[in-house]
Amino acid sequence: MEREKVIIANGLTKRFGDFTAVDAISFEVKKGEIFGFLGANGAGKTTAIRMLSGLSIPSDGEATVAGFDVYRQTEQIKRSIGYMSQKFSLYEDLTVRENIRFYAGIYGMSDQYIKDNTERLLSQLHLHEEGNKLVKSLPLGWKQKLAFSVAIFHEPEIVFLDEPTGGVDPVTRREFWNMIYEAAESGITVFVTTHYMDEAEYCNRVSIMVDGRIDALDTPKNLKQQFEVDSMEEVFIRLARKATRGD
Ligand SMILES: Nc1ncnc2c1ncn2[C@@H]1O[C@H](COP(=O)(O)OP(=O)(O)OP(=O)(O)O)[C@@H](O)[C@H]1O
Repeated sequence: MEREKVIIANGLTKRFGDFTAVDAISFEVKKGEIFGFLGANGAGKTTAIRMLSGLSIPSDGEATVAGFDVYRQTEQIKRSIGYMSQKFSLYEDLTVRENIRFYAGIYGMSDQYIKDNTERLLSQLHLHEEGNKLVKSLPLGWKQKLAFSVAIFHEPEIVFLDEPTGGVDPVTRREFWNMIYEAAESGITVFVTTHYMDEAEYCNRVSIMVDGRIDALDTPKNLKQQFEVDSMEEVFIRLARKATRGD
């Protein structure tokens, strides 16, 4: 049986005045898939994620996320997803436990669910000792793992990760990706942007945006074959070279 499609985008577009930030992108993402959403700076990734998360109304095109329409059902979308980015994350001046409680509360989790699962989460992350410490006292890599755990605490259908591993060492990034794999195995669909091409290799499928459009979309293996190169880094460079936006 074909796996359920949890994201369907068709001609999805966002214009800011005369400028088309996202230019008629079309793709589908299946349940439990790890979908890499790549593109150079300014390609339009964050703008696309904001539309798919129900945070920004598209200018044109269609999309459903978890079966909900991005124009009319944004509240249902917000309840069905988790979201983590470097800019929107944990509260530094709350403790680890307070952050978990705060975000779980937003998603309407019961006190009992929060209590049971907070302890489970803290032991999984080996953060028992740190539960009552302020988040700002944790190293960045731990903050990122905690932020991801908080983003999937309410067991969303899809989690959007916008550059979740920026600024940490390769070992910590690898540990983070183990958590992504576990989430995907449990049926959560992972939609992830990254600038690290080793991470692109870990995705089931990867799309590459250039100047607002999706220029390539396939498995890392097929993309390397298609461009006759050995790494995703080289695939990316081939495509990003054409970009007129960004740095
Ligand atoms: N609110 C806005 N008003 C005008 N232009 C915007 C707005 N938001 C984004 N843009 C522009 O749209 C383009 C795409 O931006 P976006 O942040 O989506 O790119 P990105 O691929 O996520 O880049 P990065 O990797 O740097 O985060 C950029 O040129 C940006 O300046």
